[in-house]
Amino acid sequence: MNDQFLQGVLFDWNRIDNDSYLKRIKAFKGIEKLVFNKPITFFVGENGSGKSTLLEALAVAHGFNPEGGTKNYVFSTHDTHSELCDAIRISKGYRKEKWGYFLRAESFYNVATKEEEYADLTHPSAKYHEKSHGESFLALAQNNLRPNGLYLFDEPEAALSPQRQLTLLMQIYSCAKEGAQFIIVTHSPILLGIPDADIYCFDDGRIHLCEYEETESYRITEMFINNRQMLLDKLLTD
Ligand SMILES: Nc1ncnc2c1ncn2[C@@H]1O[C@H](COP(=O)(O)OP(=O)(O)OP(=O)(O)O)[C@@H](O)[C@H]1O
Repeated sequence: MNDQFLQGVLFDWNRIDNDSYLKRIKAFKGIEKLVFNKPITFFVGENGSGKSTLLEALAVAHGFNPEGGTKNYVFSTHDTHSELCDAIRISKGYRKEKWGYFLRAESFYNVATKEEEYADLTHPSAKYHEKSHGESFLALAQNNLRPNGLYLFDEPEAALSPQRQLTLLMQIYSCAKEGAQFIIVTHSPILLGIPDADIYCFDDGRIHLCEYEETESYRITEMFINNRQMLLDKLLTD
């Protein structure tokens, strides 16, 4: 039985103009629905394949600020979110999340600034700007991870060392065991290794489920580490 907060998404492409760039994203061609069955779902695929566009649309359609944060974050420094949020319908489950966070690597600075502005005596600021990029990013993720929460993360690995990616992996895993749901865009072969997640790949002109070992992140990392010299010889010599 599917007991996720966000169980799936239906697309109505009639609501999108024919000349919109959204209609040129190959992975979206003809897609009518996508199901989220597991507590952890990953979106993987080549740069520009549409992962962040879909994650952002899910976030906005669910009531999050397009630039990230909790549902209480209402600000806009750069209003560029796509109209995909108007063309999707989210299927919600019988459970309602107790908390949620939309985390994006690309607008982290603005969210950290807002967090300071929103702070008060009962909610003191975590002062993310006074930490390193990776420290603050992990702290922000950790401070917002709670059981029964809904989390949409866009490339959370961007600032993290491999060691801290492992820390995040453990925390995502244990939070998911306590009723949370995660949808995560990632290129990290470490995060993708979380057991029992669904991995949606946006390559080959469609969004389809794939195995961990089939992802480019895994295959290219494995190939590079195991055949480094041979690959470098090939890549670096004409
Ligand atoms: N405002 C926009 N106008 C036109 N095209 C856009 C706009 N925003 C995004 N795109 C295009 O939509 C496509 C999908 O972008 P998206 O950011 O979703 O890719 P992605 O899979 O998340 O890539 P990455 O792994 O690099 O983050 C890209 O080709 C991008 O150039």
